[in-house]
Amino acid sequence: MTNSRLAITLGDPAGIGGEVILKALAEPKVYENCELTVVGSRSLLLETYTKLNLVHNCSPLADPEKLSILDVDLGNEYLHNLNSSESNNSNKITIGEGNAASGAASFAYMETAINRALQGEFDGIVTGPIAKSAWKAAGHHYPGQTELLAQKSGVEKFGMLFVARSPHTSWTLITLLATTHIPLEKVPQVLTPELMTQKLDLLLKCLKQDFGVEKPKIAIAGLNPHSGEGGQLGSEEQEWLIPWLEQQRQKYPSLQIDGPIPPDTMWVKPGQAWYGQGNVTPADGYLALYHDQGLIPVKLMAFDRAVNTSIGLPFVRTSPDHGTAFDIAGKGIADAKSMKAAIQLAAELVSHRKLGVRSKE
Ligand SMILES: NC(=O)C1=CN([C@@H]2O[C@H](COP(=O)(O)OP(=O)(O)OC[C@H]3O[C@@H](n4cnc5c(N)ncnc54)[C@H](O)[C@@H]3O)[C@@H](O)[C@H]2O)C=CC1
Ligand SMILES: NCC(=O)COP(=O)(O)O
Repeated sequence: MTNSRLAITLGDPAGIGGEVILKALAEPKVYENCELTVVGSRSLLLETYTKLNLVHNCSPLADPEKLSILDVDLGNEYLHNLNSSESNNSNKITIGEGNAASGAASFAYMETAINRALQGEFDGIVTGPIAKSAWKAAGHHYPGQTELLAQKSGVEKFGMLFVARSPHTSWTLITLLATTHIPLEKVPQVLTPELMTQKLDLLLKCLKQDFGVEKPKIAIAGLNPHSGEGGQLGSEEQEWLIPWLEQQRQKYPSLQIDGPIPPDTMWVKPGQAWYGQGNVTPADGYLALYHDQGLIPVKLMAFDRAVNTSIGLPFVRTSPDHGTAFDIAGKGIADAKSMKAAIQLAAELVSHRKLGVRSKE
């Protein structure tokens, strides 16, 4: 592996970002061959370290004094408000409560890391979890970090992909979402043959470039129950999804493209491959049509270790699959496995992009 220069953003300072970062970085093997910079707040990391050590006897934790930390200046007005006894709650960071102050901070950490990655200072960014509602409260209107990363990078074709390596079999579940953070009622309008072509092409490129799979088997879900049951339970499959799939099979004759697979049974084979049951041949990549269709199975199998990656960007981006977990913030009980996996995957992807990846075919 080559040396990877990674930024790790702290995420929402009211959430579990600091805790999972300190837990992950307590294990040197997690960041072998990495030059790491934590982008966020030194004082918050020191506070988290002291509190978790003293109050919760929570170890092992990396000592923030020994980490490379890029302290992001949040501006005088904000600091004044943070320290002022007169400040109202929305101007104060309170552990366990996402608000305008925590949203402004996590947004500033992200902007700093993205700008520096675009300037070539980092090969990749591992992002701590943020709360979209806190960004909104701070006046930043993005559906999530993915869209901010894409906008700042000037890319229009990008995707949200989840990668999880089974601890039982070492098989890797790779799932791309065709649509992400939109209301369920908008999904049928947003899904189009053009969008699906864009997502499939991104998935194929990623499987080749990042995972060395030249001729993948792809599984694509239907939208409706039983994939529409011939039009009886929904029309999208008959109207455009089945014809679009036929076009893709003609465009990529050497690939196996299965679909539309009834969404309820699509996850049976990956489940068996994950747990090592039976002799199944799962797909190399799964394309789910909307957020929960893909993320319910991913999180059922792998909530503790799946990694969210943004594909289509000019640099690597990974993130744990979990959120800010405000309900357990500051309690010392957050599981850092997904953050560890996110750091390790980022280093691996940087290495593949710099040195090339060995083909699996
Ligand atoms: N990558 C990111 O930035 C993500 C951010 N979010 C944001 O997080 C906020 C909270 O979202 P939720 O849906 O509640 O999801 P969540 O993942 O924060 O929490 C769901 C449940 O899982 C538990 N949990 C989460 N991470 C854990 C960990 N590392 N160890 C032990 N338990 C853990 C929580 O305590 C909670 O009970 C939202 O504002 C959402 O937008 C959600 C997912 C990803
Ligand atoms: N459900 C995934 C998620 O919320 C992560 O979104 P993003 O902040 O990485 O765009």
